[in-house]
Amino acid sequence: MSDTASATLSVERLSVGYPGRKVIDNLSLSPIRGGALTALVGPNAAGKTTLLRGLAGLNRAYGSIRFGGRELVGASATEHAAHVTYMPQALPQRVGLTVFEALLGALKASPHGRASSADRELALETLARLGIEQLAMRALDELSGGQRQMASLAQAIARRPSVLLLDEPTSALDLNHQLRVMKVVQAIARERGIVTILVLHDIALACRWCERIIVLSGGKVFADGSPDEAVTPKMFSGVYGVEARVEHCSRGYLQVMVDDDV
Ligand SMILES: Nc1ncnc2c1ncn2[C@@H]1O[C@H](COP(=O)(O)OP(=O)(O)OP(=O)(O)O)[C@@H](O)[C@H]1O
Repeated sequence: MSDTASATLSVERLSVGYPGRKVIDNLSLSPIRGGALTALVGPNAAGKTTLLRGLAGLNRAYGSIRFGGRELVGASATEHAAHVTYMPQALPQRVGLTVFEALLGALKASPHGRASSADRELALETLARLGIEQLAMRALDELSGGQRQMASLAQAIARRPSVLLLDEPTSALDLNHQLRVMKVVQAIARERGIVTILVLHDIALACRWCERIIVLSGGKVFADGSPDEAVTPKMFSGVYGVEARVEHCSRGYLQVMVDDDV
């Protein structure tokens, strides 16, 4: 994306919740830039999924979500879908489609769906990029949990969103596939200038791949900044209730050692 001004996502005074229950209350974030990865971390029930669902227009939101000069709060589902893709935490249903058919279905439903031959090419290219082209003709019902998670990620990427929201995209993956996914998502975010927010429970993975880490606790932002700024012993004790050491490894990445509860 050449227009860098349109590649930021701004959130101001955002409230999101469920009927009779506000989870995110009056939350503001400095603009999230496209082209790099942003991690959303925090303990269970902190409101991470609720925040992403609000950003994706799947839960009613109040306040302001601006992307590329457009206000998304109150925008139609079509307008939201034109910009934002949300990959849920739950693995896709075991439907009787092949990986390739499910991917084509997602592309057809996407606002960027093109002529079917271009869609087929894009579907194959996305599978190859994630290294799962050998799964193309396999039925989704027959895949392992990790394979289904990769197939779901392929669907999200192939939709070519401007804002990509990934809810625990590596939770079912082994170490090699975690690495592959983070590499591919980072490369695609850079190439296409995508605003990319990933919910991650693995703080070391977040520190390694994300330039910004937003720590959510009780629906509020506890810390927000570079890994060095956001990931501190104070954050671990205040948010997770654990005593942890944070050190740089020989390659300069942050490593976390959890010693005890507090
Ligand atoms: N459909 C729902 N109706 C009512 N409350 C809900 C619903 N879904 C989630 N909640 C509540 O909203 C709060 C935040 O949940 P959310 O799923 O956003 O947390 P999370 O940070 O993503 O947690 P986790 O790391 O466990 O996935 C929790 O207290 C949860 O019980």
